[in-house]
Amino acid sequence: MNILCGNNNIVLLGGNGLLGFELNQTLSTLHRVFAPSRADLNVTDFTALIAYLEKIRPAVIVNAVAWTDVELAESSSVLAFLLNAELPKVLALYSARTGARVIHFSTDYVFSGEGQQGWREEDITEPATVYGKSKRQGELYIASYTENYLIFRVSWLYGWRRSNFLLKFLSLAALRDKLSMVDDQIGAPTPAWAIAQVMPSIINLSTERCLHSGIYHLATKGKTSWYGFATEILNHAYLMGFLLKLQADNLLAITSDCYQTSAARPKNSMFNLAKIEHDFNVVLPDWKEGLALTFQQLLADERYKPLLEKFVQGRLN
Ligand SMILES: NC(=O)C1=CN([C@@H]2O[C@H](COP(=O)(O)OP(=O)(O)OC[C@H]3O[C@@H](n4cnc5c(N)ncnc54)[C@H](OP(=O)(O)O)[C@@H]3O)[C@@H](O)[C@H]2O)C=CC1
Ligand SMILES: Cc1cn([C@H]2C[C@H](O)[C@@H](COP(=O)(O)OP(=O)(O)O[C@H]3O[C@@H](C)C(=O)[C@@H](O)[C@H]3O)O2)c(=O)[nH]c1=O
Repeated sequence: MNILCGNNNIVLLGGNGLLGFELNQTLSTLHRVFAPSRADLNVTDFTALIAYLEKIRPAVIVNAVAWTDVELAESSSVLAFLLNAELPKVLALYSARTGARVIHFSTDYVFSGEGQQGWREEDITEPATVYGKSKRQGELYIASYTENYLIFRVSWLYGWRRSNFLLKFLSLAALRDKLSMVDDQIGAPTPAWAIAQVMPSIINLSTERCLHSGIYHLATKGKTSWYGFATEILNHAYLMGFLLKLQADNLLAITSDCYQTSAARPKNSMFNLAKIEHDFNVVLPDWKEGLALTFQQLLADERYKPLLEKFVQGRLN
C-alpha cells in the first residue's frame, strides 16, 4: 500500500543495527526500503550522504544510526556528537529543503533520572552523560531545522543481535558463578522488534492525520530495574536449558554507587506513554511479556538456531 503520496521510497540509515535491522523487516512489507550498509555509505561523509539522498529522493528518512556505546562516549565525544547530533542536523536540513520526513530515535538518557514519575515529552531534559548530551543535541537540531519530523525516545533496547544488555548478561552468566547487578536504576526494557512492529502504522497514521512533527516516548509497559530484568532473563534461560555458571542465588542486587562506570546512568528512566497512546493508539506489551515473546522468537526463528545451540551448549564466550 502506498500512503506516501506516490513516493514510496524510504531510506533507512543504520539498517544493520539492533533497531535498524528490525525496522528493515517491518518497513519493507509496506515500502520500498533503501538501507545502505556502512560499506555502501559512510554517513559521516555528509557529501556522499546528500548525494545518496538526492539519488533516491525518499519520502521518509529513518535514522537508526547512532553512537550507542555509553561508556566509550565519555572519551569519544567528538565522534559521539558527529553521529548523534551533526548527522541528524544534516538530515533535518535536507528534510527542510525537500519535504522528506525524518524519523529519528532518541533515548531516556536525555533525562536527569530524578524523581519517581514517568517522564513526559515536554519535561526538561538534563542529560548527565556525553551520550545523553549528544542525543539531546540531535533532537534540538532536528526540531529547529525541519518541520517534518518524528522523534521517538525509546529505552533499554535489547534483542538477539548486536551488543545489548540481554546478550551481555547471558554471556557473563555463562562464564561467571557470581554477578552483581544494579537495582536502583528503573526503566522499561524494550525489545527492538516491538518498536519496529509499530513503526509502519505510525508512519501511515502520521501521514493520514497530518501529524507532521513531534517527540514521542515509546517503550513497553511496566517497570523494573536492571537487576529485575536480569532475574527474569535468568528464569527464561534456565527454562530453555541454557548452560550457565550463574545460579539465581548468586545474582546480587546492588546500588549504583557500588558499580563503577564512567557514565552515570539515570536512576529513573520511566516514560509516561500517554501521548503516543493517544495520538497513535500504540500500546506495547508489558516488559515481562515482551521478554517472554523474545525468548519464544529464539525457539521459533530459524535464523537464531546457531545462537540457540551456542546457549544450550554453553559456548557463549
Ligand atoms: N540500544 C539501546 O539500548 C537504545 C538505543 N536507543 C537509540 O535507538 C537508536 C538505534 O540504536 P541501536 O539500534 O541500539 O544502535 P546500534 O549501535 O545497534 O546500531 C547503530 C547503527 O549505526 C551504524 N553506523 C554507525 N556509524 C556509522 C557510519 N559512520 N556510517 C554508517 N553507519 C554507521 C552501524 O553500522 P554497522 O552495522 O556497520 O556497525 C549500525 O548499523 C539510536 O538512535 C539509539 O540512540 C535509544 C534507547 C536505547
Ligand atoms: C553488565 C552489567 C551492568 N550493570 C549495570 C551498569 C548499568 O548501570 C546498567 C546497564 O548496563 P549497560 O551498560 O548494559 O546499559 P547501557 O549501555 O547504559 O544501556 C543504555 O544504552 C543506551 C544506548 C540507551 O539509550 C539506554 O536506553 C540504555 O539501554 O547495568 C551491572 O550492574 N552489572 C553488570 O554486570
